[in-house]
Amino acid sequence: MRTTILDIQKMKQRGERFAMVTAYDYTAARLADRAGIPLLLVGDSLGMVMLGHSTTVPVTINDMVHHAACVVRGSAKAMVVGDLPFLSYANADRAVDAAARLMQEAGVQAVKLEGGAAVAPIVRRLVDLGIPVMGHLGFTPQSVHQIGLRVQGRSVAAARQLMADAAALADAGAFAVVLELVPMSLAQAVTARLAVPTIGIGAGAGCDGQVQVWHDLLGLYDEMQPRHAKRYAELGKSIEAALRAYATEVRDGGFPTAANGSDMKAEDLAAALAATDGATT
Ligand SMILES: Nc1nc(=O)c2c([nH]1)NC[C@@H]1CN(c3ccc(C(=O)N[C@@H](CCC(=O)O)C(=O)O)cc3)CN21
Ligand SMILES: CC(C)C(=O)C(=O)O
Ligand SMILES: [Mg+2]
Repeated sequence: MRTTILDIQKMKQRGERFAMVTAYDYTAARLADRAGIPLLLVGDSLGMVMLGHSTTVPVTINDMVHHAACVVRGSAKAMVVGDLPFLSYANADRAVDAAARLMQEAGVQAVKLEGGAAVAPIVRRLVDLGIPVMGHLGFTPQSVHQIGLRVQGRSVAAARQLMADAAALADAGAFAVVLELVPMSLAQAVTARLAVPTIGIGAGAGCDGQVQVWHDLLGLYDEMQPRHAKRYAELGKSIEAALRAYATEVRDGGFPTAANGSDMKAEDLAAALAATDGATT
């Protein structure tokens, strides 16, 4: 049985912190599931770390369905949440179509969308149809061209707005809310006042859970080292060293060896060669 929205609600009530990590493919999902991570996010950050775009704006619902299906196939215990990409929830009907694809074609258990009170009616519509919805406030990367890349909600007005947005999402039925690049004390205050769990990224330890991008945690993304991330491994360096060793051994003749292949009987090869070498070509 996968993690349910009830499970994470209980974790909030008991004060148990929980981890979420992004995953974009089958092998990664298997590793995260085996590590006991209860929540996997097929983030539209895949546009940057998997597809090489400079923002999440170009990501399509087809991209999301393709990757989400792989993550669902690779996991058994985690709840898989899929991001609704930019403009796929521009109105409620589009949101239903996009969520339907993620839930029915890819098999995710929940969707996430960015925005506050303005998207609450869309959240309500999805929730009324039986779709678990996660909110996402603070720095909302799909609006990067509008808001820039920075901590959100520092002013009195912006902090009030964030509180109101979080409440609007919870009232609309969102089962959890991501707080991205929100001042730590504000994130803590929102977490204390909100009935549903908050999941922080760059929002401090006062949130109920934390979410991080796979590549940032594992040292696989060298285009930026976001302040909100901690590297638990340097896989990029390990991979590069392994690939160098492989190429060196191929050049030197150290790889492959007899152990890496199978062979046939010498007499059978001789018979085959006698036939072909003897034939006039
Ligand atoms: N690899 C990766 N990690 C992420 O966390 C991430 C993505 N990609 N793509 C989608 C969004 C974009 N995100 C980002 C991208 C950049 C910064 C950044 O440049 N942060 C500044 C600090 C900004 C501030 O504190 O005001 C930094 O210096 O790290 C933050 C979040 C978060 N998400
Ligand atoms: C950074 C997280 C919250 C996200 O939305 C993503 O990976 O797309
Ligand atoms: Mg996202």
